[in-house]
Amino acid sequence: MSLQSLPKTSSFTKRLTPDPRVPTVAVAKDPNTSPEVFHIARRLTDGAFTYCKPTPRKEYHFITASPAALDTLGLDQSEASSKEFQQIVSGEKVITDPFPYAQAYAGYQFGQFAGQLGDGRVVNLFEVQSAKDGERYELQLKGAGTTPFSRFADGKALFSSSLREFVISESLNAIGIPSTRALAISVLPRTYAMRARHEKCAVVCRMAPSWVRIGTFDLYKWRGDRKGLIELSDYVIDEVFKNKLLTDQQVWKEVEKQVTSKNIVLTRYDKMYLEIVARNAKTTALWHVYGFLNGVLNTDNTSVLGLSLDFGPFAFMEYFSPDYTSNHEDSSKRYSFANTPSAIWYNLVKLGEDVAELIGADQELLDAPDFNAGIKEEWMEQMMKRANVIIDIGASVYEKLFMDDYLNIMCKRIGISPRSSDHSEVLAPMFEMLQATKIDYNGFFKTLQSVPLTGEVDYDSVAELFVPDDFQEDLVNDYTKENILKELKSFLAVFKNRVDQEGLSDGERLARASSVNPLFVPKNWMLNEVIEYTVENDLHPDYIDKMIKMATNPYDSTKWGDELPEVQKRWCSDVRFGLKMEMRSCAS
Ligand SMILES: Nc1ncnc2c1ncn2[C@@H]1O[C@H](COP(=O)(O)OP(=O)(O)OP(=O)(O)O)[C@@H](O)[C@H]1O
Repeated sequence: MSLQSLPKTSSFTKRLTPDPRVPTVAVAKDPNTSPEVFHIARRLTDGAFTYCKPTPRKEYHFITASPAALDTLGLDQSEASSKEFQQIVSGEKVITDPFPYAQAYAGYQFGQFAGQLGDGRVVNLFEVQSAKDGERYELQLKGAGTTPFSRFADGKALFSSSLREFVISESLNAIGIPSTRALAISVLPRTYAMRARHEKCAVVCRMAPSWVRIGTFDLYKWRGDRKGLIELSDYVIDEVFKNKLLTDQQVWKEVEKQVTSKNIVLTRYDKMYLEIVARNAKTTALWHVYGFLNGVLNTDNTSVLGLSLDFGPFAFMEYFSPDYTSNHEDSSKRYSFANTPSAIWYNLVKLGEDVAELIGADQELLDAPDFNAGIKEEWMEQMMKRANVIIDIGASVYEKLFMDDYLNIMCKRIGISPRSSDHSEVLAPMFEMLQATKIDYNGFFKTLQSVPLTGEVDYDSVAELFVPDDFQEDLVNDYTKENILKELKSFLAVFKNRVDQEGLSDGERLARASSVNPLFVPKNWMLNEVIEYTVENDLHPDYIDKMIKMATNPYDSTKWGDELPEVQKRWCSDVRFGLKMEMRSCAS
């Protein structure tokens, strides 16, 4: 099975209205249509996308593909060596049937409405149906040149940021955190962009079942385009959610209870809104469990599928620090670790406002023959009231799902079965200890799952297991080995008590915890190492390939291969303390 044999017209372009400047594929292909129309910045007066092509570059250099992403599409691993594959995923070969396009969207950035944004450096290629599981993926190239949505920018993506996105997309997905995926990365050896300095550019071929964001809804609301809003919502319900509510049944039982008490019968638009809320609540809980920060949680980076999306200044926390923001430009700490759940809820409220005219209507009103013509004055009050009730139900769904998933998965990470009292009795002291000791966040769980706690425990020696022999004291910060061991021992006593209450053996704890504790997560310092090595070694992919193997098999080190053992050891050393946490700029 080759990638070349898979292209299908995207359901997005089939169902949604195109830019009136390029209304059909025939116009896009017409030799009399100036190629400039694919790149000239403009505001779309109507429609959700515009046909457009990647910008041709002087040279393309395919680096590597993700074996896991190839597998997801049901492609053979050998496909990555085929010339056609390499040319398609880099943008060198452009298939025009179906014709590529760029999506329009808007967005609230740092709480301010930013107007029309859109795929300013992304060109969508086509849709493919996985030969493995039948799931549809829309393939797109990030860094593919200017589009009508580039505004004042250059349509380029740096190699360094592209590599970060390539690795983290695949890492999150493998850990079990919903994410957009990355199929391949290619360098553009003779294309440079100016950011903090002159840097080489690259293209990442990304894939996702849908790239619709809350920002897509923001665009229609801003335009006051009611017809478009209905068209987009119907598309999301029919094609993205395929008329199924995919989040667990538990949610819908909870929602049922609430709507019955409020005398509301849910419409398809209410369910769409609540499904988007539920999915984002679950993903946010996972980010919190694994210490992941996106860094720029604007509405244009919030997927309707709850996928982690757009990887700029992201980070896995080195150590637990709720105040930490990975975004250098986030001076108000709006997108700090602690503020992540409220940032996503803010975006979901914006979505509720965007679709207020739909969730404000009950079924009778939706069915009224004059509903599509516009909202009548006499409907207003009732509709506003209903929309607010649905958003309120969304708030309780969001809170419940976030809290439930957070407790369940966090307890699993430490090998116990969840009880609501664990929040205050086990997790609170654990996080206090993690914050005070600055122990490596992911590494702590890996060590904890294996320490002996059955029967009589020698706390001194167990605590030592968390501290490396070459531990360096930092007296300036009152950061001594003695302090750390004291904090660890006091938590371990609390934890041992809880483990004994449940009568858990070491083996039972390990079996439960090891299924959710990744043995490897790519931290910023490791990604920096891969970028540096690759640039200094003529784009040799061995560091990237090693990291991708580790990142896509986070629970199974037998699949990491024998290559670069020293590098692997360094990236897995899990008993580091107080590593400086990087803050990165959004410019990428
Ligand atoms: N170098 C660039 N050239 C053109 N447009 C850009 C560039 N960088 C960012 N943009 C646009 O600015 C807006 C916000 O950028 P942001 O970094 O959130 O998105 P992105 O990383 O380009 O894309 P995505 O969200 O799809 O990952 C988007 O409309 C994006 O397309």
